[in-house]
Amino acid sequence: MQLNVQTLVVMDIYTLLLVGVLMLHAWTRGRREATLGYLAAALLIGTLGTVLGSLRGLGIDVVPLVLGNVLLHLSAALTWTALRVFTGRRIHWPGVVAGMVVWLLLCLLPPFYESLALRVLVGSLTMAAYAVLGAFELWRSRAQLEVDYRPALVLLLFHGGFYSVRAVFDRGMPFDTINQDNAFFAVLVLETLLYAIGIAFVCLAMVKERAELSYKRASLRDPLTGIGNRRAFIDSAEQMLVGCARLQRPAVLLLCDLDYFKRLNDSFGHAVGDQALAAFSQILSSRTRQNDVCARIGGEEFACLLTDADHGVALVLAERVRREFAELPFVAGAQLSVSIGIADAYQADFELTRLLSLADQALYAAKAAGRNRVEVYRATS
Ligand SMILES: Nc1nc2c(ncn2[C@@H]2O[C@H](COP(=O)(O)OP(=O)(O)OP(=O)(O)O)[C@@H](O)[C@H]2O)c(=O)[nH]1
Repeated sequence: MQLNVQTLVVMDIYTLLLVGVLMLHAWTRGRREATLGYLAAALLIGTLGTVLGSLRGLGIDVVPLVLGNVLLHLSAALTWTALRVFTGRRIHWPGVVAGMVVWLLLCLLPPFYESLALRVLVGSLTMAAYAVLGAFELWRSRAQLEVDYRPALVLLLFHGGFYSVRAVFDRGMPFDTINQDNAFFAVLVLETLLYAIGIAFVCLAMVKERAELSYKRASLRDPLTGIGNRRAFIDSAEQMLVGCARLQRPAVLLLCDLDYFKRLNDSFGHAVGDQALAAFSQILSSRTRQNDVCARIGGEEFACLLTDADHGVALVLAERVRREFAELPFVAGAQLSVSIGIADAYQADFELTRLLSLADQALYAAKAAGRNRVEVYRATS
């Protein structure tokens, strides 16, 4: 198979331009995710660098050799920057300009400017370094990324490896041979083309995956208190009860309802009511373990499912929460209190709807007995 260099270069320019414009579109249409913005810039600058680089042999060698390569170095640095900002790090400006500055300074030295082999060596090593730096950014943040970063990592390492091999084995293609077929140069153009498409695609996929994750999280969180909402509670509690039933582990439900909340709102305003909700959620979260499922399941109603706990443990915890909330220093004149109902999962055969109903009966009993108290469900309550 014969790969024609000129055809490949034209394909390279068109594809880079197309992918760059699509990336720009994705950046402007979405939430202006910086990763996509830097990638779009990298692709479009890479397109321009390739156009200038293709002007070899026209007697204006300074343009492809100096300017074309400077733009290609900037393009590689911006790809690294895109990955850096994706992992939450700030832009490293000295690193971004380092490749370009080194290239420009070296071009001022005649032995470098006139040596094709030296230029290929330095250019390839710089490209490889930026690709490996991009891979390094992903690798060192892998624990926090929460998205599949491995395709990008493989792509970057392959690209870095390819350019490292080129630095060692390729001695370059003289300017006056651009019209001749050159196997290594053809493979180089092809690899660069596939890398640009690949990195754009995998970065877009990573950004999309992360956005979906954050929408999903937001849909399960109560914005006022920061804890889970009713939907999150039902999802997690159902799963937890299935697990507890299978392993015969005890579980117990606390249903909490703030007392006379309408009166608090009417007397002190909605903002104070909101503060009371946030304060209660804070007490509940700080008194329970990480594995317990606590959520705001209604206006002033909270639920907390404790595992590996019986109603004795739950009673102690509920009393503590009730007391802390009642003793909370709050707006002068505002009396805060909460009523809590407790039910054991054994009594509900580990079935969530039934468990909620039993805890609700205990809560009703606490309200009926004067509020600001804890009641445990008993068959007769
Ligand atoms: N500030 C604030 N109030 C809310 C929110 N959600 C619901 N509420 C209010 O909570 C109040 C609940 O009132 P009720 O159901 O009558 O209960 P209550 O006044 O606490 O009476 P008891 O439960 O019987 O002690 C209503 O006035 C709702 O408007 C919220 O997000 N913020």
